[in-house]
Amino acid sequence: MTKPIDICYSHGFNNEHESEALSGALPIGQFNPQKCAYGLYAEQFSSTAFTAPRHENRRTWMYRIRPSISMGDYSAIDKGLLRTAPLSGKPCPPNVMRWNAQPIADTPTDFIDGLITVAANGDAKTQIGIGIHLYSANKDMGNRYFCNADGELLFVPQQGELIARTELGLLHVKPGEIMVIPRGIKFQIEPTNEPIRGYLCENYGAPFTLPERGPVGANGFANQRDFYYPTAWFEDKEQASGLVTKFCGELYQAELDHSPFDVVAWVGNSAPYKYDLSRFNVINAVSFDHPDPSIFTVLTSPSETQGTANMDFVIFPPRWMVAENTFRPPWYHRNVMSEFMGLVHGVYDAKEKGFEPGGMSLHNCMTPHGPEAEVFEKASSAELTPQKYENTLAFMFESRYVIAPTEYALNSTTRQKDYLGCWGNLKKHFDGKA
Ligand SMILES: O=C(O)Cc1cc(O)ccc1O
Ligand SMILES: [Fe+2]
Repeated sequence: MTKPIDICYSHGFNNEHESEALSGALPIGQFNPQKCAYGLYAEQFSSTAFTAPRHENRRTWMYRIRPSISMGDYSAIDKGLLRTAPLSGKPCPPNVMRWNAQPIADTPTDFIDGLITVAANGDAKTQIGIGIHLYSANKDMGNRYFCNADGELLFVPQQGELIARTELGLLHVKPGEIMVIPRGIKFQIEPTNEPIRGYLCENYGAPFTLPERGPVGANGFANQRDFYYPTAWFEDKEQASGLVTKFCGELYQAELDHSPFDVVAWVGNSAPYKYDLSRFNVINAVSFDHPDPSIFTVLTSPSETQGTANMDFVIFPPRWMVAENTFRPPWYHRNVMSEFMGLVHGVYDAKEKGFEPGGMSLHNCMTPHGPEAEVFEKASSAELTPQKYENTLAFMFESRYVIAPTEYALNSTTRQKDYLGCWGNLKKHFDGKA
């Protein structure tokens, strides 16, 4: 494990970032000159179709010591507890479900071996839907590199700081921040000084983008300038290594005789990035009523139906609650969208007991849910002075497709058998009088 190091970032969501670790490595005014400087190879990395509209188009040009195809052939390896949609196995029940935190392994476990899939929807082969995993690791990946052809990866760290070493540079990420690694980027995850644990959303669909702001205007929510991208960093290392690739739900390994982190310069808008969730400019009701949680959307992966996301990443950060004559916690509801929730730290306002940091809950399409009984009683008679919700950070992966738990999650000892009980004491208050 290494100590955090000084890392240089460039800023701005979806900007055409450019960076060179050796001066003059980046071609000027063109992308693939007949001969690149330093004897580098040019390689285009396309994250959207060549013909995607300009505002959606994502691609990056890399200038590297060897092109990515300088590799051995793939052979299948064991995928452990990794699963991919469509899931086989038991039908998906409509029950409300909740789980305690998954303990971090006590035997030496790297990022790849520590991955556990808890839910998925859609179909990775048709690039629809998401996979939801828990990650944990207590050691670095040595000479193993990872690359996911099935989807983009959104990391939500819950415990421990990590260094992501990627083809396009280094990122240092800690709980309270998120990181996104585009589909197909080669990377390693390294705990800095303690075991790490967190949630991982594998987005099989369109790359994450920022939601529209509508009448809110030109500022607010997540601002582009707060997204941090790595700068070019490379190693010229001849060594026997393995590139582990997730493809169509299986894991394959190819032998390499060099480090794949050999990109000396790059330019483009498809690259890993990180974002500090405390930079999210929260917009909330200042008159009355509890707004829809879409006001807390950090990133969205749109589907082909406008306004109906493949996946929205929504947070419940510290904020002032000032709404008058209002039941302030989330209302009771049934939603066509399916809701998977996790907690980075603190207490979530709808569930004061039983939803623990590192835990998770699933309220699927049309499954009724809302505040537990005690929260309802308290909030119905609370004095409505301005109140600050502090030291809290919950989040939701919300998807238009039903989120099916894996067999592992359904049968896990961390699953709470009595979750429904938190609503068991909801009393009848109706007395026929206005
Ligand atoms: O179910 C939940 O706790 C998430 C949620 C929060 C909220 O403020 C409104 C709707 C909603 O689904
Ligand atoms: Fe909900």
